[in-house]
Amino acid sequence: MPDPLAATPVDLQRRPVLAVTCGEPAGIGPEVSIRAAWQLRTQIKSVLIGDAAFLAMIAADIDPQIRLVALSQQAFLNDGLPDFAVDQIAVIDCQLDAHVQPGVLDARNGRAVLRTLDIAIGGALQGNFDGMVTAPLQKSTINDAGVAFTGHTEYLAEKSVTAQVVMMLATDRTTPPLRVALATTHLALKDVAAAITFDSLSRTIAILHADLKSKFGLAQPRILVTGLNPHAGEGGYLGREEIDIISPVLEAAKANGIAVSGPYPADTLFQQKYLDEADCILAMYHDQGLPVLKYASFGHGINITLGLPFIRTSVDHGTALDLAAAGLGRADHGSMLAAMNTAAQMVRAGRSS
Ligand SMILES: NC(=O)c1ccc[n+]([C@@H]2O[C@H](COP(=O)([O-])OP(=O)(O)OC[C@H]3O[C@@H](n4cnc5c(N)ncnc54)[C@H](O)[C@@H]3O)[C@@H](O)[C@H]2O)c1
Ligand SMILES: N[C@H](C(=O)O)[C@H](O)COP(=O)(O)O
Repeated sequence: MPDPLAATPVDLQRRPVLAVTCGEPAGIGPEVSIRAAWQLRTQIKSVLIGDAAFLAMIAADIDPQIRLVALSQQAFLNDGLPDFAVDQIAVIDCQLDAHVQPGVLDARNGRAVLRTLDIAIGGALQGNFDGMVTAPLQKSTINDAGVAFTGHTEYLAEKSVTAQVVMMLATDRTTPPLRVALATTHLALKDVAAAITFDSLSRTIAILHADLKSKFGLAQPRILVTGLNPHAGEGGYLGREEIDIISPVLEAAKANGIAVSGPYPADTLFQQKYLDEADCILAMYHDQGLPVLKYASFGHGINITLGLPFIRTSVDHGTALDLAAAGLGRADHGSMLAAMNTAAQMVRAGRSS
């Protein structure tokens, strides 16, 4: 077995620096963040963002060899990141407001979770981080804390003043790798149809095309697009969005040189002969596309926000309060490893382009 610490000093110096927000403190986020950061320490310089004392307690329970080194927010803001040895994981201290009972949500900690995101976003925009990776948070707790919040995706777009972003989940556990992007993000089903307009769908396809090229090295990404309605509208008898909006958008995209096709009925698109010809499936809404990907790879998939001015990846799972309540050692940190590795690959791809 190769020694994981045997990388050359040059490699260690060039490790991508990733901010890792630890998510909902009562969930599995802190545990999977620490485990993944420690496991990947020779390849990625992780900077955890969370309550340093709380994380130190969890780290000690996971493995007493794990060395977390705390840095205050003020020191980070003033001086940026100091050097840390390869066997040290930096933590930017973002203190919680209430004691944590694993598995039990407490709205008093909602705003502290948001502060971890703000630190990561600020650092990514300032160039302190090469990218950010987010552990799962509990959307309801942020709302219970009095802040309207639908997801990281929308929050990161707003805070970075990005007009439109695209949510894409991906896995390399299938052949070929499966990528599923969404035309809408966290939206009540009753609002989905109205949100799919010529302009919004055109921008989604443009972002997808550009980021699949620049961040995933695909020279001419092939994008297969679902319809919105059953059987892609059945020629207009089951809805007109395919005729009135989706098809005209696809024709315009093709005219701009984008390799896009559809609209395909969503229920039969996810079969091998189509997937073999696709670099990405664009589904119209969250639960049209994501169940397929999560069925194929739950616990090992990743969530990527395209269109942001920085790299952001995340896990494919939620806070798993049931596992957190049962104690450490129940959660699989495979998705966190995949999210961190993918962010690191994206950083390296950007450096060499
Ligand atoms: N990236 C994110 O921030 C993110 C992603 C998805 C869901 N969420 C949020 O998480 C909260 C809970 O969502 P949910 O209950 O629908 O989904 P969940 O993923 O938390 O749990 C669903 C099931 O999967 C299991 N599970 C989840 N992660 C696991 C892991 N790493 N290892 C082993 N088993 C695991 C859980 O025990 C549970 O049985 C919601 O607030 C949701 O919005 C956040
Ligand atoms: N839609 C995501 C999923 O199902 O995995 C999840 O809710 C996280 O979304 P954000 O990254 O926007 O929080």
